Amino acid sequence: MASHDNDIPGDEAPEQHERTYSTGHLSLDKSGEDASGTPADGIPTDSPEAPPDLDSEAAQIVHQDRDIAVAVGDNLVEIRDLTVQFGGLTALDAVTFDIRRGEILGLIGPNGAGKTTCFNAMTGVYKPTSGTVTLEGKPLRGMKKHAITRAGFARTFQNIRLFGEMTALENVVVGLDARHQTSVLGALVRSPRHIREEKTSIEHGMALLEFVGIADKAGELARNLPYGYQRRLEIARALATEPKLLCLDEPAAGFNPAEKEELMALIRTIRDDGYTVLLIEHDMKLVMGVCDRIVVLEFGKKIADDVPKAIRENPAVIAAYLGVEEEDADGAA
Ligand SMILES: Nc1ncnc2c1ncn2[C@@H]1O[C@H](COP(=O)(O)OP(=O)(O)OP(=O)(O)O)[C@@H](O)[C@H]1O
Repeated sequence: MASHDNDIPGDEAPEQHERTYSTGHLSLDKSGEDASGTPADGIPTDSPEAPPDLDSEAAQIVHQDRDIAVAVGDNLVEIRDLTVQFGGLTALDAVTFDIRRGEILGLIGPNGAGKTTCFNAMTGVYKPTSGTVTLEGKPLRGMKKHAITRAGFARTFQNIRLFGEMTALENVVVGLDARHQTSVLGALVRSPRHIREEKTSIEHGMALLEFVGIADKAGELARNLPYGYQRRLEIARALATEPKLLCLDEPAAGFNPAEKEELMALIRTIRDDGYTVLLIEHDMKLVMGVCDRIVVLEFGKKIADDVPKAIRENPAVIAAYLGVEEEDADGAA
């Protein structure tokens, strides 16, 4: 049996972020400067240390309409007494937690704990037996999947779901199309508005691919992309819907340690750009390293809800992970 220390690895407490507001790329105006004329990242643009502004340019295009200058820290999503039963099995048992605006919240627990069921109940895949999910105070109960996406939830899946016969760029543009205003007739006759939106979509889509680091493969068929690129493409497509909450279901599955590091950096960038992220992940090192807060499920019930350092020392969490295969806990699987 694994020791407690090995059960929940990761020596470093993750960087705790000031929840008042983090200045991400997307808070820059076109000039990339704040009102005082200082770049928002504090590094003068003429400094030799000034980073290339490719990301911020991409982010500007991607999120030109999104106002992210909002207070960070209030509740974006409230989950109250959420219960899902399958016949006699209670997969999720009166689970209550909040997702705060601008945080990365981890949802963890041993196999079968109810993590994916919780995701599915939140995103309209499953109808909860009871309980509520509200987004900015509005209940989502009874809404269909696409309506929940429109309301602001986007997700990726454990098993990648892309349009394999479409290019990477087309896969992202599909997500953007959901936001378009043109009618079918407008598209058929290629109305000026449709052409304008199409052009914007391509710019937007390219910026998103740039943002997740795969713009060089924009023209490749999704099915031909390397696995890591497919995972990033799924994230880009989810971001295309302009989500208020981005739900990532085991995004590091199948990644080697170097790819996991890169993924952690990407998730942090996404958070720093004003998104809120809900992350299901088996790899405890990744979870501990990237999350601001963690909710732990066991047998469908919430057993802990705290910052990573406290979670790592929580006796109930340690007990829940006893017996977990060491490679699973270490994230080396
Ligand atoms: N559609 C379903 N029908 C019946 N039982 C289900 C269904 N989906 C999940 N379950 C059961 O609900 C429980 C919780 O499963 P769930 O997939 O949510 O756990 P999980 O924490 O995501 O596990 P894993 O880490 O293995 O993905 C399990 O006992 C599972 O067998």
